[in-house]
Amino acid sequence: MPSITEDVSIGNLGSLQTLPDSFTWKFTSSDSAVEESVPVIDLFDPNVITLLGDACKTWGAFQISNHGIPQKLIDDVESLSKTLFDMSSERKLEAASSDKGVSGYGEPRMTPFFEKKMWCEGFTIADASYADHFLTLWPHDYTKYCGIIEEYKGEMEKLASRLLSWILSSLGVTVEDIEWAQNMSRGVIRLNHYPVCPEPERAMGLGAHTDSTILTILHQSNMGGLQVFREETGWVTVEPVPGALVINIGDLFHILSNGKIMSVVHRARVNQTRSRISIAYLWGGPAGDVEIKPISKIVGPVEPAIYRPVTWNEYLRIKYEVFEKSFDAIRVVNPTN
Ligand SMILES: O=C(O)CCC(=O)C(=O)O
Ligand SMILES: [Fe+2]
Repeated sequence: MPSITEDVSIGNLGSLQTLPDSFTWKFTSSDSAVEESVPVIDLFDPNVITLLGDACKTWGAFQISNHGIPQKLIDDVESLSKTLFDMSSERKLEAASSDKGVSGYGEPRMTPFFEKKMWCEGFTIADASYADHFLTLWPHDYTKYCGIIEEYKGEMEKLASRLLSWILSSLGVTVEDIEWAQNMSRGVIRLNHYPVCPEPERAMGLGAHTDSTILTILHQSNMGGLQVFREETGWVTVEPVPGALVINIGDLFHILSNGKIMSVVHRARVNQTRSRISIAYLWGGPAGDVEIKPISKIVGPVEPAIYRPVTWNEYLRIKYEVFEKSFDAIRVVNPTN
């Protein structure tokens, strides 16, 4: 069979019978997942603050139960995503984002950082222009679908703020200690779809990365695929727990905490028999011209700041230049106070 190297449309990945060369990754033994699991934290637990703080320090990722998000709402966003990704490639491309950073359909934003392509298509909901795309995709049902998205954003925002307060409290500070917290920008939703793949052991759904904002609330359908990296252990699969949501700590939270909590390196693997949907809500950051730095109350003579102040736009620019080396780019060489 001739190998398919060109002309692969991400909207059609699920129909391919062979893995195109441009999608073939090289893996080594250190890529195998080990038998461990991230903590599952019940938000009703009386020790919730300590449990969250410990999970952030050791993993940078955990699952939460009793989070208060109605299951019906999660199911609605999941079925909206299924309807979208089930459409023909041509139809989906009518809703393509004009620029990688804004709303619309397309391949993962970090595609340029990897040699090989990722087995993933997605739809980003970043600004109000997503509604125009919804109108193109669903001329009759678009009001209903926009309503579901707006409700989901509202619920996610409340949950993310609660988690932020609790985790800050585990560090001995409060939201008021972040100067710009009152002007937090809205979160971004990323709907991800990983179609069935003819050779999952040689393909990658989403390459290893950290999320840039404060934290991400992730719903993965009942299909596993998410893996997180832990220095001492290696890759660990985050097995779906019914009703639980996954939390990934992002770069900005790591910087604010002066390196006390981890931003977790994670990736998504794919599957030969079932496609997978995930819904990521990436939350928390200031306006682009605001300076970000470790929280003043955390640093002092005993614990000097390990990162220099940079504007949020500058950090994002650095991240999109050097990717996984962004912390090194803002690290203070000889921290003193
Ligand atoms: O699909 C997943 O499990 C991971 C998604 C993710 O990491 C992202 O959208 O940033
Ligand atoms: Fe991510």
